[in-house]
Amino acid sequence: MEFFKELLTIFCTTTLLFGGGFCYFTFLFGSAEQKGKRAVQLSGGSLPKEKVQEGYDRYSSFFERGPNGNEMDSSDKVPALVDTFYDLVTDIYEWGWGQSFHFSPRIPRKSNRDATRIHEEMAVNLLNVEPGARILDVGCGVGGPMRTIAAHSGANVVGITINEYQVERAQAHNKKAGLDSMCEVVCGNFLKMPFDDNSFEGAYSIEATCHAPKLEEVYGEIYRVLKPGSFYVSYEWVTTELYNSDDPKHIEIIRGIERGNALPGLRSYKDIAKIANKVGFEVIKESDLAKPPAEPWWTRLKMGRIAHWRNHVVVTILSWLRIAPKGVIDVHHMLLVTADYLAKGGDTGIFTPMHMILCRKPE
Ligand SMILES: C=C(CC[C@@H](C)[C@H]1CC[C@H]2C3=CC[C@H]4[C@H](C)[C@@H](O)CC[C@]4(C)[C@H]3CC[C@]12C)C(C)C
Ligand SMILES: C[S@@+](CC[C@H](N)C(=O)[O-])C[C@H]1O[C@@H](n2cnc3c(N)ncnc32)[C@H](O)[C@@H]1O
Repeated sequence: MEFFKELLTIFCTTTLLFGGGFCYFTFLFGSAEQKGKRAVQLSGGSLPKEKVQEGYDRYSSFFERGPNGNEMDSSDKVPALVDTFYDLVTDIYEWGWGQSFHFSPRIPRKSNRDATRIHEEMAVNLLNVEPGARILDVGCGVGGPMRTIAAHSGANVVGITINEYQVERAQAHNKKAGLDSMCEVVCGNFLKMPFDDNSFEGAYSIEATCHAPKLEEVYGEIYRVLKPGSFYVSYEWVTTELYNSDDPKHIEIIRGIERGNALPGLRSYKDIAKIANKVGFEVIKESDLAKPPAEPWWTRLKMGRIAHWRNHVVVTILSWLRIAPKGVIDVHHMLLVTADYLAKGGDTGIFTPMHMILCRKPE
């Protein structure tokens, strides 16, 4: 009898310890810097729970077919695929990164959150807009940059994203931040924007136009909706002057980045200003914000490696318990792999996510 009592005590204590540890891991530890999402809330965006695996399989098969092993070449299919991608990753991004879906140079003695904010404020400072101006956020995600920019500049920001789920998330965050009167979010394709000609006093895009199969299409649309004399700034994902298209290692890194980030093909830094000019913009300034003295943007990814693997354990357990949708394990694994390729892109210097271009629509 005594033996059974002891066995029961050991069993109960172990269960409590493991159960408590798991809850701590999942509910407290495993949350985003800005606590937008918790692990137990991970969803497939607008996809029904049972369609997440199918969505992932469809997404990944796009990168396995076609002449370059990449069906993303057929550009008419890209916006729909990008939409599926953001259904799959939006919650994981919010949970493990925050509400701003971009990189920023690390700033010594400043938190990631401050470094992110400073990078966003720099964009609107370049636009030179007055409080109350109407400006456009091209590819706004869940609106992290939009809220910073509205609060910092006093401008009214209209954001556009192709993903319905992001619209829902962005609107909820805007309301919670008390910025919904200054921030509007529209669901639409930035290659065909539902806005009038000459209707904005400024525009910016942060790590979003890389999803456009033809950059001239999105730049052309931005040019159309801007008022003459106003500015557009973009942080572009590009290959740098160090990229050698004959080096198989470079090719592998760039393909890895494209596959894990829904990109139809990374452009060279050389193409950006040419395309801006082609659609009618004057190019005022162009520089890679990742260049020294800026500190590496990829340190945050590298330093997060242990947390990312911990997240993988959490996601796997939640999916086994059927709390997280089936398919989330594959999506999370894809992100683990892409994080490594991005860090390699940073280490080798062949890739930058912050090639900045400042343009003006002539008077
Ligand atoms: C501009 C784009 C997105 C840039 C970044 C915001 C994201 C690129 C890779 C993402 C991540 C990789 C690893 C994830 C990790 C495994 C997970 O546990 C927590 C989230 C990650 C850190 C995730 C966060 C966002 C990124 C850094 C592209 C799409 C054009
Ligand atoms: C990496 S996220 C960046 C989001 C935001 N700029 C930020 O920094 O948080 C890219 C964004 O571009 C949007 N996007 C991609 N292709 C698009 C398209 N064709 N039309 C509209 N939005 C698009 C995505 O939906 C997503 O919101």
